[in-house]
Amino acid sequence: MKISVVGCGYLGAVHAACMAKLGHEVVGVDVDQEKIDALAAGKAPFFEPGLPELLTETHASGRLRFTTDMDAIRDADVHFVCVGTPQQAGSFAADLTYVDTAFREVAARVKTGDVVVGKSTVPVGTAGRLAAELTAVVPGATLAWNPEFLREGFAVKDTLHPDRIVYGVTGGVGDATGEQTVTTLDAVYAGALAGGTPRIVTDFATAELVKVAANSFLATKISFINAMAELCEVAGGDVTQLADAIGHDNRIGRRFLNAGLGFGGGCLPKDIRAFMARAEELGADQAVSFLHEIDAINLRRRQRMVDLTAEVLGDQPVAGARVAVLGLAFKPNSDDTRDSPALDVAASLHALGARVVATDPEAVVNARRRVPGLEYVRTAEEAAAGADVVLLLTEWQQYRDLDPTALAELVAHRRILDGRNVLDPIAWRAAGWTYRALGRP
Ligand SMILES: NC(=O)C1=CN([C@@H]2O[C@H](COP(=O)(O)OP(=O)(O)OC[C@H]3O[C@@H](n4cnc5c(N)ncnc54)[C@H](O)[C@@H]3O)[C@@H](O)[C@H]2O)C=CC1
Ligand SMILES: O=C(O)[C@H]1O[C@H](OP(=O)(O)OP(=O)(O)OC[C@H]2O[C@@H](n3ccc(=O)[nH]c3=O)[C@H](O)[C@@H]2O)[C@H](O)[C@@H](O)[C@@H]1O
Repeated sequence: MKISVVGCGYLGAVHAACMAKLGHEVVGVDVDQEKIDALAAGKAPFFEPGLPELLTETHASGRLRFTTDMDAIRDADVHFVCVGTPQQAGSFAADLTYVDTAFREVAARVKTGDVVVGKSTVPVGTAGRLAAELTAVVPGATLAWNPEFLREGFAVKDTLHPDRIVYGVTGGVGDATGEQTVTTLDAVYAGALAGGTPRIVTDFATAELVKVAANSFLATKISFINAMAELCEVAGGDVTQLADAIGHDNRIGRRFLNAGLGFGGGCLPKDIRAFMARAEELGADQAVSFLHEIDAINLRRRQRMVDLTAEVLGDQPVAGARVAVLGLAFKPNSDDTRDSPALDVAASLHALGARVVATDPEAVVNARRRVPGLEYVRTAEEAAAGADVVLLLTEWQQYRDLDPTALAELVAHRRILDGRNVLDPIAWRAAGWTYRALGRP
């Protein structure tokens, strides 16, 4: 099939490459010339494991190209819209400017029979509005909503082998136009569906809600365990053991029960806020009012880490203290620093006058762009040299594997704060370190 992908960021670039991998002829379009130059040269414009290899392979196949020329989508029959939906400045609501612009640009170029597929995460009700706008321009074109559930760091695997595929179609199940759209999307995803991936066909509103409900649930699970961490801290319990113990219950499950600095990134935080804003518009704010608490618990973890830093410094003031920060990305295996808890903590300590020396295997360039004032270095060892306290804030494998004895030789004071509960307290204490964590004695 001939496919276009509009918006080639963390989602769209991976989607385009994976569609080519599934055998389709794909053109990716973005307004960002730098990104397109990289992609057109077969290079990933951001860090995502497996993407460089996939780009090389699909480029060689001749089935994948990238351009800033929107007219290139005219050859395609299915058009995926993958542009950003960030949080609006000064409000919880989603900024739909990019989505609206992209859909207008696409509608001006599609033909009868084409299917336009929304993938961006949007407030419920958006798809219905966009479908009406599309058919007003091209009555024979149809819209589908196909939310995406990939995780950064596992984006290629999640796209090729998703847990489920959801189609929101006009009129929902049984509608004739909707059925045609389902046939088209089944052909698009034939490669993934052949592996037995469950596929849910539904109406627009449900498809949009599935996405934000899933992210809200994940955020809730993380904040739940972080609330337990707060209690463990005052009562002297160990939240990692608590998570293991409750996680053995299959109804609960251990995944997404890792307590620590909490959730960040370009999705979970802004998606729960946009959900609250949309629910309020719909007069249903009570239904998701618990999300305010989820957000508040999450943000408290960052402040707690700042306070804990001051606590372990003891008589030494934060201002002027040398703080080593290991990890700046919002999670390991990503270079993404959007709403990163790690970068937030580093920036707060810097604002308090600490001399923050920070490092990350992949996220330094993005971090420097957001917080230029920190001192950035290449390695954990460079960051730790002369440190009064070391903060592990993003649990990259190389930081988990650090040797406490070797690191002890470099620092001014042996104080380690484990913001992700991934180090072995016994080993660190045995090497003479003061070990502190969030929710763990
Ligand atoms: N990053 C992720 O892991 C996932 C993201 N999503 C959702 O997907 C959407 C995109 O997210 P990301 O890829 O992370 O954002 P991003 O910011 O990395 O990428 C968006 C891209 O769209 C481009 N763009 C903006 N306006 C355009 C236009 N008119 N024409 C062509 N390109 C345009 C931008 O230049 C940018 O490259 C968001 O709604 C997000 O919530 C959903 C699932 C996973
Ligand atoms: O809508 C999206 O964009 C995506 O958002 C998340 O994916 P992602 O943001 O890539 O990363 P996650 O693995 O979900 O982690 C999010 C944050 O939660 C934190 N986290 C995760 C798990 C955990 O147990 N504890 C915890 O604090 C991570 O450190 C990270 O900061 C969802 O997992 C994806 O399904 C969804 O498609």
